[in-house]
Amino acid sequence: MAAFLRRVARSTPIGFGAHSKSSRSNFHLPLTAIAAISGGFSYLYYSSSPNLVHSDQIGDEDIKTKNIALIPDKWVEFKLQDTARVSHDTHLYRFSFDPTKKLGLDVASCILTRAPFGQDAGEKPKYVIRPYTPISDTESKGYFDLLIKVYPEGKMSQHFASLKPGDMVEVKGPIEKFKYTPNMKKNIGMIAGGSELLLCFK
Ligand SMILES: Cc1cc2nc3c(=O)[nH]c(=O)nc-3n(C[C@H](O)[C@H](O)[C@H](O)COP(=O)(O)OP(=O)(O)OC[C@H]3O[C@@H](n4cnc5c(N)ncnc54)[C@H](O)[C@@H]3O)c2cc1C
Repeated sequence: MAAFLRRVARSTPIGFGAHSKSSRSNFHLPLTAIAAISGGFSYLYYSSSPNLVHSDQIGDEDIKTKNIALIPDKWVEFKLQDTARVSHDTHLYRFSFDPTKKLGLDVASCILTRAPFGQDAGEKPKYVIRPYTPISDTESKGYFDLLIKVYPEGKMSQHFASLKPGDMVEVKGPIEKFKYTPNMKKNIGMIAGGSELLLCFK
C-alpha cells in the first residue's frame, strides 16, 4: 500500500490490465480525491422495493440539464467497465456512464452501493448496503473509480470481487459528509485511520 500511495502522490497511471489492453484505460488518481470522511454509517441491510433506474435512462429533466449521473433519492445502475488489482486484497473498479455527464459528487462526499443478499421472511429481496468514496476526479465525465479492500468474509467487498466487466452495480448518492468550498479555511489538518478522516480547520 505504501508503494501504491507513493505512485498516487506522483500521479503515476495505474493500468487496467486484466480486461483491457487499451492505453486509454490507464487513469490517474488525483491526490485531492483520496479523502474519505466517515461517520454515522452502520452496517446497512435493507429489505426494500427497488427504486431503480439505469444510468442511461435518467428521465428527470433537471438532472439531465445539470449533466449529473447520480439521482439523490434513487438507486441508479452503473456498468462495471474494468478492474485492476492494486494489491493482494485491494482492487480498483471503474464504472462508466454517459460521457457527457459528471457523477455529481463533491469532494468529501460518498456514495452508497447495494447488492442483493438473500430474502426476508416474506421472501422479499434483502440488500446489503455499504458506503464508498470514489477516488476519481469529481470533474471526470463518463466514469468513476472505486478503490475497495476485499475482506475474506466481507459481504459487499466479496460481491465486488465477484464482478466482471459488463456487470451492473446499484448506486445512490451523493451523501454529503462535509460541504467543502475552495479557500474556505486558511489551514486544513487531516488525521486518517482506515476509512475514518478527522478534519481540523483553522
Ligand atoms: C464514508 C465511508 C466511505 C468508505 N469508503 C470506502 C472505500 O472507498 N473503499 C473501501 O474499501 N471501503 C470503504 N468504506 C468501508 C466500506 O463501507 C465497508 O465497510 C467495507 O467495504 C467492508 O464491507 P463488507 O460488506 O465487505 O464487510 P462486512 O461484511 O461488513 O464485514 C466487515 C468485517 O467483518 C468481517 N466479518 C464479516 N462476517 C464475519 C463473520 N461471520 N465472522 C467473522 N468476521 C466476519 C469481515 O471479514 C470484515 O473484516 C467506507 C466506509 C465509510 C463509512
